[in-house]
Amino acid sequence: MYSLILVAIGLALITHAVFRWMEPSALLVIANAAMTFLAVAVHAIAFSETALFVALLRAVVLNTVFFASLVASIAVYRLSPWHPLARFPGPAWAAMSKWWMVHCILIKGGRHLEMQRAHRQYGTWVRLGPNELSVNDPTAIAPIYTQLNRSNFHKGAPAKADTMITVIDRQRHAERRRTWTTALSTKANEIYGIYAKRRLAELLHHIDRSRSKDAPVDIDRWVNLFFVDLAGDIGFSGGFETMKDGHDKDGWMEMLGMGVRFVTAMGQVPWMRDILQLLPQRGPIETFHSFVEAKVRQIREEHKTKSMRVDIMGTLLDESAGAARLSTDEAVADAGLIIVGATDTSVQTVLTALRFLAADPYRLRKLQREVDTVFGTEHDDEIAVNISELLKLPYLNACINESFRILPPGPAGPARVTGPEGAVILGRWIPPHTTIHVPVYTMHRDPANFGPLAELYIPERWLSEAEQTEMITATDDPCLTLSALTPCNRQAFMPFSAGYANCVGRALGLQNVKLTLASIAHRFAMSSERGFDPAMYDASYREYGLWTHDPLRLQLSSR
Ligand code: HEM
Repeated sequence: MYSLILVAIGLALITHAVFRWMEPSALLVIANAAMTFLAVAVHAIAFSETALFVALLRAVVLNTVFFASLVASIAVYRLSPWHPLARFPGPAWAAMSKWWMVHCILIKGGRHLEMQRAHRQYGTWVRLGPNELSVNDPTAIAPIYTQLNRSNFHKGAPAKADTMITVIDRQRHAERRRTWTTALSTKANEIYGIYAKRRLAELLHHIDRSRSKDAPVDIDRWVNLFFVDLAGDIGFSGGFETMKDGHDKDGWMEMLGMGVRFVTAMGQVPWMRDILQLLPQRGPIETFHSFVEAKVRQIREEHKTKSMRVDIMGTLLDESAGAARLSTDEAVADAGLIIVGATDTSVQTVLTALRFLAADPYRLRKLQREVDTVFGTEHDDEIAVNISELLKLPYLNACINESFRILPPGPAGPARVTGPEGAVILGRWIPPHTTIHVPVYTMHRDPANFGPLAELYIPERWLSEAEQTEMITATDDPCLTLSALTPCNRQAFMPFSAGYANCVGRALGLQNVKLTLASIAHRFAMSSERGFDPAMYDASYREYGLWTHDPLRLQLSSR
């Protein structure tokens, strides 16, 4: 038995040597364990003449020894000075295993704060995983996001095919990106603007009906439902009517929320996906899958009869106009991306602005005065606004920028990976196959980039000195000085990622969030709900790739 234990330890060390440069494939490790188990059991039965029970017990012991030795060997190596990333500082747990990050995400919901703490403690470069680095320096954005390929982070999602955001091959990415660019062109966005105005009139109508003199409005729920319906219009020319139903009766929003949470956690340990993929997928995932599959079939039929649809999926499938050929599975995967891309990122940005503006009469009035100049003085549900005029409003732009800055969607920063030759970033050698990213939340709140008041929501930091002086005089806060609002380092502002795989929906995203915030601010007078505790509300924020928080409720009245 002792010699067999030594063999198990030896096998564990060999297995570690084989998997050293990669996250192991879970299925391979399981297959390996199963075969060892079987071999030991067969050997014990055939040659040692022991009872079956004893033979199986031995196999269990030897497998346990094998796995314990494997884990110990991996942990010791990752913490050792021989590891290629040993010279980068960081929390020991992070260097030892990616499960530390999974724990920060799933259990604490506070990865953004852990990362911020780690950078404050260890400096610009932090080792955040066995093979992962975070660089809190805006000058690292260009080299990381132009030179390096996307990492397999997004592959945490159980899917039958790649979505646009998981394609790693640069040529295939470029092909698919070309069609997405057409689907989100300026011309297409003008049409999506018409869809948005129609849905906004509906949103304002529902909010108006749901408000009463005393009870606050659950603005969180309405903004969420609005963006789901709009994503259906823009993505597939309709299909969702959650505002009309008053709730998301199919549970898609919940599914997508859970999905993003799951992907963010599994993206840390992508090999786990192999195992989870084997589990049956039921409920809303299947409903969504069937819904999208039916839409894809319908659009393909329509293309045969040459009737053109103006929506993203219609363009992605329009091969006669040069679209890259998509399999049905790829189209279904992209459909999920349309919903994720066009909903939560925008919802959170609008809610962040509403949370701060409703608690700040001076800034709310300033925004309302500005939007009135393009909406006119009729404060009804109709949205008769010239969108290109609206997009130029400087204070609206400053409020939205500040929302993106203070609570950026994708706060950890999109992950990229060095190739087999490694890379040089900011003069430092980064070994091959190292995941690397810029910590967006940390960078956006770094006083080096946004001054000593970087943790506060101050839209004026994006405006001229004259505007800042006016605000400082009006608010009469001794902490607010011109120098406290500098610097405002635009190079360190990265809500839409950067480089070849940055957000292709940036213009549409900006159009949607500006239009939504402006329409609500134009239509309603608002304040925080009675008893609102800003510190408690802000502390309720959890980060799972996207944000979750306590519901935001506002006191609203007609203007
Ligand atoms: C406020 C709104 C939005 C924000 C903050 C946002 C943010 C982002 C970020 C950070 C990425 C980059 C991920 C990476 O580098 O790996 C991204 C990619 C992407 N976004 Fe957005 N997004 C927004 C709106 C939209 C909209 C409206 C759409 C359209 C449906 C969209 C579609 C996409 C797509 C297709 C990609 C992948 C691009 C590629 O791989 O080339 N996004 N987005």
